[in-house]
Amino acid sequence: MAARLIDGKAAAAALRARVGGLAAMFEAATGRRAGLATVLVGEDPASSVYIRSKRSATGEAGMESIHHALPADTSEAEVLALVETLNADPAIDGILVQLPLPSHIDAARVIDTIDPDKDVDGFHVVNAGRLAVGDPAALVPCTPLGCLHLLRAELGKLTGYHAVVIGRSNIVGKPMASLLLGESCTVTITHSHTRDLPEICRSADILVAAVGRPEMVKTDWIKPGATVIDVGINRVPGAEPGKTRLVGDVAFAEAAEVAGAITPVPGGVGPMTIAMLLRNTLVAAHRRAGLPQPEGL
Ligand SMILES: Nc1nc(=O)c2c([nH]1)NC[C@@H]1CN(c3ccc(C(=O)N[C@@H](CCC(=O)O)C(=O)O)cc3)C=[N+]21
Repeated sequence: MAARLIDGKAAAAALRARVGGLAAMFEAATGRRAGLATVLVGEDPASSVYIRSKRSATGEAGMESIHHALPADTSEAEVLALVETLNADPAIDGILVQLPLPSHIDAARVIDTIDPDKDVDGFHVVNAGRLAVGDPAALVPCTPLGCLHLLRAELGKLTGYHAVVIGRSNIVGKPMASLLLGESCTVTITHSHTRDLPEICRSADILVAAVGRPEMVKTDWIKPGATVIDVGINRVPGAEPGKTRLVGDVAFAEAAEVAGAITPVPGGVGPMTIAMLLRNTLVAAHRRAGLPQPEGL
């Protein structure tokens, strides 16, 4: 392997420690802890695991974690009513409604009911708009924010690099492209209808893969020395029957022969997503308390 390994787990631990220190200062200044409310509808096993790790990270960082577990048959109106209650609760700084929601609930409607200034996922249209116009009031989606953090740590200033984003979701691809544009990269967004995808990827100094297709990005898609960020979290059949393993959207071993630096899966972007959720919650708490945003977040 020629590429440097970008250690997202270590970067996430460092960020969480910094958030923890600042959360203690927030508590000293305000007499209360920053609070994150999580809402889970139904019992999807993957969602339950993610919520558990988000909640324990929140507690470890010295913030309050308030969880609402609702049965799978909860009506949309009931979820909306809960969100309204959390919006009005002064002890709640951040609201996270775990996705996906059951199909009888309109996720966009739920997200757009969240107070934009408590929308620590950054999924509300108001935050998408703020990000698109470069308004610093934006709460930015955690996964692309985590990717940007890793890229800055690896490359320093990103000005002038050609960044190719594979995937155009509202949660990762589009906000990732906005962030990279904000860093003065030249940005290409690609997707399932893009022609000559391997060739376009090969022109990338920065390649961000967020398509959800296991090991789609191959060696010959990568410019020698490029920085590769793998957002994919795909569960595929493992070596032993009945077992699964986690792979990214990048064929890691072969890509690492060519790339300059690359994130692994697991241990890359995933842990950064959770660290950024804590970061966003603390930022939201400072704004709501009328305190200046702490340095170094
Ligand atoms: N409202 C909402 N906000 C989210 O941010 C959100 C969501 N819904 N629904 C589900 C996805 C998924 N997601 C992950 C977070 C951390 C890891 C993570 O830490 N992954 C570890 C490994 C985890 C494992 O072993 O399964 C890693 O990559 O190293 C992965 C995925 C947040 N999501």
